This record gives sequence, structure tokens and C-alpha cells, in this order.
Amino acid sequence: MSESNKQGLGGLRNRIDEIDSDILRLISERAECARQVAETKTASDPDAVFYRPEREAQVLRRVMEMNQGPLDSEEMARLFREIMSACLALEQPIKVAYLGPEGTFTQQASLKHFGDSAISLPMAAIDEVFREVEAGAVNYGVVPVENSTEGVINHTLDSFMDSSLHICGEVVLRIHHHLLVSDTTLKDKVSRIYSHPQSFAQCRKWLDAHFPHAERVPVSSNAEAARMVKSEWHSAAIAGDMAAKLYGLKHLAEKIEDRPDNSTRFLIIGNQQVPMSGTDKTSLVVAMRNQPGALHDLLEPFHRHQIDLTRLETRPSRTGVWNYVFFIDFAGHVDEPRVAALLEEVRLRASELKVLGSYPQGVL
Ligand SMILES: O=C(O)C(=O)C[C@]1(C(=O)O)C=C[C@@H](O)C=C1
Repeated sequence: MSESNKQGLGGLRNRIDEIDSDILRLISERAECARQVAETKTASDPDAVFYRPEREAQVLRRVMEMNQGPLDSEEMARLFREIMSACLALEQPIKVAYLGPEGTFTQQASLKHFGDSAISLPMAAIDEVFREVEAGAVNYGVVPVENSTEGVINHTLDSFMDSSLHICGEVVLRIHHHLLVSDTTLKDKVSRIYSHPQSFAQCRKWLDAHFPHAERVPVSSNAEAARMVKSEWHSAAIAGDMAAKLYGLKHLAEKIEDRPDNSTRFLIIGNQQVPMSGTDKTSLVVAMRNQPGALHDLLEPFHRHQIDLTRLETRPSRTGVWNYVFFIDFAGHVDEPRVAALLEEVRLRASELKVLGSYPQGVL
């Protein structure tokens, strides 16, 4: 390297040191502000809620709008996500239960939504996540609700029917599946593949083409699949990056999902009713009497009020009251007058209506 280049490098590093000092000072100033926000909140309400999903969504959206590169806006928002996560932990460390075990996509979703400073606890089943939040053992829960390839996760929808919890947020995760093996396993020695049934379904064509003769063994989660292959030299697992890292597995093949846009939507559940963030969604569960035209009666007001439905699912009723149960998501917030007017009308036509929550549309 020439002398002038060396000086150039030294000069740039000096500049980076100066910038880092500024960033450090500004992050500390921001953290001090957050601490004062916490004092203000507690002064006006001893039971104040510190985590404010609508404000976090606004902060992240603003960062993405203002960003001019060279880092891309998602990357920049992820950095701010971590800064906010640390600021919130300074106000109050929050506890989050997620559908475990460690290394699942739900843990990844929880990290994406709450950042690294939240304390996250793996649960063995979706209803356990609900129970922990209801019991107050944790502040929030994270559960999967639908996958773009495989459809809805019925267990989550069913849990809402008996629960008084609210939806406080959503997070969408691009799901990339990899074929993982332990260090010593060779491709032509793989005779058995472990994974969750949903993941097998999402990688069916790839498996048929590349491993038509391998035995496919369904297990309770991708992370469990990864754990099992750790000690089996003739086996592979289909799982994501978190599980690969957790169990130190190597990638035999990457991104083997059949659809490149394969993604899963997760919900954040809690006891909080979230104010408007500006770009929100609302989820309802509605029971209609079992009669001709019931679905048309239910949907007609949405059309008239020009409210965008983003999802409609039907579930069989489990009690006499809930004949036909529809889960509906739409763009808008219950505090908007047009949404309030819509809900009034739907309430008159339905035999039961429960608002599961209005919450910011996923930002990251
Ligand atoms: O604005 C607030 O209410 C804050 O507590 C500050 C802050 C932040 O760091 O920006 C931290 C946590 C909340 O979830 C939202 C935002």
C-alpha cells in the first residue's frame, strides 16, 4: 500500500472515531430522554405502561422515510430498533413469551419486533404463551398466525376465542429454510430428514427433486429437528438460521423453500389497547347465525364504508353461541370514526362481535 493511501486510511479512521464519539454521545442523550419519559409516565400513572407499540412504529417509519442511504432503510430501521429496545429496557425490562423451543422462527420474530434487550422465554405450546401473558408472568407473547404458503395456524385463532388478550402488534418474517447437517455429514449419506410438518410442506417440491428417497420425519419444531441431527451423521434437518447457529450446523443447501416469497405473520399479544399509529390494522372475531346470506350480510358494510379487508378466515364454532365464526383483519383503527361506524353496523348483524385489537401495521 502506498504512503498516501495509508495516510488516507488513517485519516478516514480518525474521522470514524470522531463520528463514533458523536453517535455515542447522542445515543446516551436519547437514553437519558427515555429515562425521563419513564419518570413522566409513572408520575401521571403509577401503573403506567412503558412499551408503546404505536410510538415505536412511528419512530421506525420516520427513520425509514428520512433515510437517504447508503445503508438501506430496513437496515437503518433495524439499528434504531435496537437503540429503542435498549432505551425501553432502561425504562422497564420487558418479558416476552414465544412459541419455542429456542431457535424457532417465532423467536426470530420476537427479536425482530422487540429487539435484543427484551427478555424472551420459550414456551412449549401456543396456549402456554397465551396463559403466561394472561397470568401476568410475562408482559407480551409472540405467536405465529399465518403462513403465505400453508395458510392459517388454527391453534392461534382458536386460542383467541377463549382469551381476553388483545393483539398489540404484528410482525412479518421472510422464512428461509435450509438443509442443515452436522459437520461430518456428507450429502450422499443423508437418508433421513427431520422437520416440522409445515416446513416439509413449504419445501415439498425441492425435497422431491433432491432427496426423493430420504425418510421424512415430522417433529414438533424446526429447532427440535436441528437439535436431533447434531448427533446423527446420516440425518439432516430443515430449519432456519437461528437453529443452525444455536446447534452449530452447516448448510448443505440454502433457501430450499418452494416459494421465494414464503413468509409468516406473527402476532404480539398483551393486555394493552394500542392507540392509533397512523397506519393500523384491526382484527375481529365475529359469529353469525347459521342462515343463508350470512357472509354477504357481514361483508356488505365493509364494502360500503370502503374498508380494505386484508384477511378473512372461517373456523367451526366450538359452542352453541358461535355458529359460524369469522376472523377478519382490515386496514384501520377502532378510534377512526369510519371504523367505529362500521363496527356499529356489524354488531347489529352479528350474534357476537369481539374486537381482538387495533395495532400498527408491521414496519420491519
Ligand atoms: O416515547 C415513549 O413513550 C418512550 O418510552 C420512548 C421509546 C423510545 O425509545 O423512543 C421507548 C419505548 C417505547 O416503547 C416507545 C418509545
